[in-house]
Amino acid sequence: MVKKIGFLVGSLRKDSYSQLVADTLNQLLPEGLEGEMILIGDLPFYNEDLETDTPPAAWVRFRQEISRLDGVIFVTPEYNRSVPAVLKNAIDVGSRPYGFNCWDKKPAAVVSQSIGAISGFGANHHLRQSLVFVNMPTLPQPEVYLASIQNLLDETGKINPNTQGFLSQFLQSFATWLNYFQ
Ligand SMILES: Cc1cc2nc3c(=O)[nH]c(=O)nc-3n(C[C@H](O)[C@H](O)[C@H](O)COP(=O)(O)O)c2cc1C
Repeated sequence: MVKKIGFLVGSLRKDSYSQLVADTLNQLLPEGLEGEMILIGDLPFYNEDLETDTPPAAWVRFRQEISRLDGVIFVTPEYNRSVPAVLKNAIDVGSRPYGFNCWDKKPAAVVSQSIGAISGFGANHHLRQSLVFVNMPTLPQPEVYLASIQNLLDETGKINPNTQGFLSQFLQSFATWLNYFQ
């Protein structure tokens, strides 16, 4: 059976490198995995007061989309050494109401990128901290830190073949990781 993989991207920017990486990963998915971009930019900020019989429609849509997934790949930049607020908000929305955590037991992986040398390490690991709490078993190795992402593109603006090769190996490991849990 084909497994559904959701991509969550921690940047809303039109020309986002994170989105480029997520699109590339989606194209490189091995046989048996099918990708879907899960949009998070329209989710109202998490507020328990909105957790009524009629929560915001975007929350309902998002929670249904997450619930249908077999695995999740997060692709994120780093904002001030941590996770961009839009992505943290999506994790919070998916984790509630209490007792209805839709992330529960879904295998995950984290990819971070930066135009700088530290490659989003801080965001990558702050994100992993939240994923522990929402009970997502997260691929330990290979870690994916894409430093100086602007230098990892070819002349047409695509991720270069070397990096694509590395991303393919990462996806093979993720596919194996999924099999441990399902
Ligand atoms: C508010 C803000 C904070 C940032 N903080 C960091 C940071 O702490 N570390 C880092 O390496 N880059 C930082 N950056 C740079 C971005 O992470 C970098 O440009 C990234 O590639 C943007 O990702 P995107 O193209 O997916 O939007 C920051 C950018 C913004 C807008």
